[in-house]
Amino acid sequence: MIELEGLTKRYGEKVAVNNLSFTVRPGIITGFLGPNGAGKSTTMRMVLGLDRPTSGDVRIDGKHYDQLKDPLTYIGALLEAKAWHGGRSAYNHLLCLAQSNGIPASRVREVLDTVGLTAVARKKTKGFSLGMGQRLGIAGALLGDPRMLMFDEPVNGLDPEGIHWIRNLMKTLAAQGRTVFVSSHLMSEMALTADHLVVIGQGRLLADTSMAEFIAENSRSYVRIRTPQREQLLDALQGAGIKVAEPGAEALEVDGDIAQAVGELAARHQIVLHELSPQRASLEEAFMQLTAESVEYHAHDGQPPGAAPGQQQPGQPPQQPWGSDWKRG
Ligand SMILES: Nc1ncnc2c1ncn2[C@@H]1O[C@H](COP(=O)(O)OP(=O)(O)OP(=O)(O)O)[C@@H](O)[C@H]1O
Repeated sequence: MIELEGLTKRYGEKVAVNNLSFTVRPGIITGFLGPNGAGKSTTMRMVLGLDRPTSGDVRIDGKHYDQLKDPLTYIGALLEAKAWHGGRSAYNHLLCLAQSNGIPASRVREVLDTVGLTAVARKKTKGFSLGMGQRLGIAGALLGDPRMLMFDEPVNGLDPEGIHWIRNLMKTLAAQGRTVFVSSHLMSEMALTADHLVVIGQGRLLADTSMAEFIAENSRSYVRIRTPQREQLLDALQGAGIKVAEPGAEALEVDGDIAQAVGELAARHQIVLHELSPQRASLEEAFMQLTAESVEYHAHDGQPPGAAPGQQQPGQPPQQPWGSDWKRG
């Protein structure tokens, strides 16, 4: 287990991590989610003893990182891609790591094989692509066959095949009973990978919940309806005891997976429908609402210089602010 208790890190005036307490458990993938600058990397660095907490504590199986004997056999980490000497081959990079950590040299070939780098093992790493670099970083994390693994944004910059491979690798590692702690700023990525979710914003804990609970609470299903006979449909729906929301002048929304019932009701009342579409609120939207207050870097409004907000330029469609989703809630 990785246990954080009241973990805080300040850089001068800046509080990067603010009184974080949570536990990362074995046998599952714990997703560590937060917008850019939320404090994920700083937290991970403190787990590894690379940054000293201003206050609070973080322990790995009850010990501080520097108290672990042969730490790579306890916890393996991918923090920064390409954190190695570019003049060395992938094999030599891993061999140095193995030799300085009491790990048998035979393990180097095994991990190169696991990450699919055997064919380029003797090539200098400075020519490696981002994806190859991530794979080499992961090979380093796996070298000590550790029970805990920590990956900071491992899918960043990877192609779909690489993303698929990392997801499956993390699932396999968790299924072997290992502790897998992975950060991301993308809810959609976490929804596909994580069993448990820890969400932070501006260094503070915003949620510590199972993925299943988060999905159940936040992925509301509803039906969107458009009709030229709005008042008649409102009466019919209310008469049938169906609550209606009116999010705008155009559309109506009713809660639940009841498109069929609404269609039949409209047909009975001879009401014309222009749209009857089942919808599901996205998890990304739920995440953005949860973190809206703590997003550090808002997009600007996207107005051309000199244009007043909402002002339409001649011959141009109306302007939509870019960052509006992020500011909602
Ligand atoms: N060495 C440092 N000195 C000063 N400020 C720092 C330092 N390291 C991080 N910070 C600040 O602490 C905050 C948290 O940064 P951190 O890199 O941990 O966030 P993050 O969640 O990993 O973000 P991202 O997803 O963008 O990588 C940011 O505001 C960052 O600018």
